[in-house]
Amino acid sequence: MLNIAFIAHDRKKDEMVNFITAYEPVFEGHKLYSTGTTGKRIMDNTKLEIHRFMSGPLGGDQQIGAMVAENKMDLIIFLRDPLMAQPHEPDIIALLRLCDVQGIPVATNIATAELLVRALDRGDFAWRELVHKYKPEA
Ligand SMILES: O=C(CO)COP(=O)(O)O
Repeated sequence: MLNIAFIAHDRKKDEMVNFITAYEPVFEGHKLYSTGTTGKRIMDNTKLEIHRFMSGPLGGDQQIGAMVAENKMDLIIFLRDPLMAQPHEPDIIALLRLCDVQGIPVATNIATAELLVRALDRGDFAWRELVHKYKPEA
């Protein structure tokens, strides 16, 4: 079981819901997280249970980032809006930086999201189970 996070900016939320709906069986059985509004939209449209953090502008990206910092998040689908300024841009950059620090697979557009979910379905994320198992003591 992996920890997977979904985040979508407002104009990408329909795309996110369509994506999750298409791959719902692949995400079942994993522990799912999201920012506040994204998670609500997904849960309203699927049977998936999602732990919702705060909305992005109120700190949700940072809360997911805290899990990344501890190497607890295994995959992030973050559909960003490249054409709209976000008030919490520093939080977004911080989250992506932490993903690079820990080497966490993160998709920021639907094409990469498709590739990663297919990899997940194929078992290509088994190495993340090992990370959880052999995490050194802090
Ligand atoms: O702003 C976001 C990510 O940066 C998303 O937050 P919401 O899911 O609450 O809309």
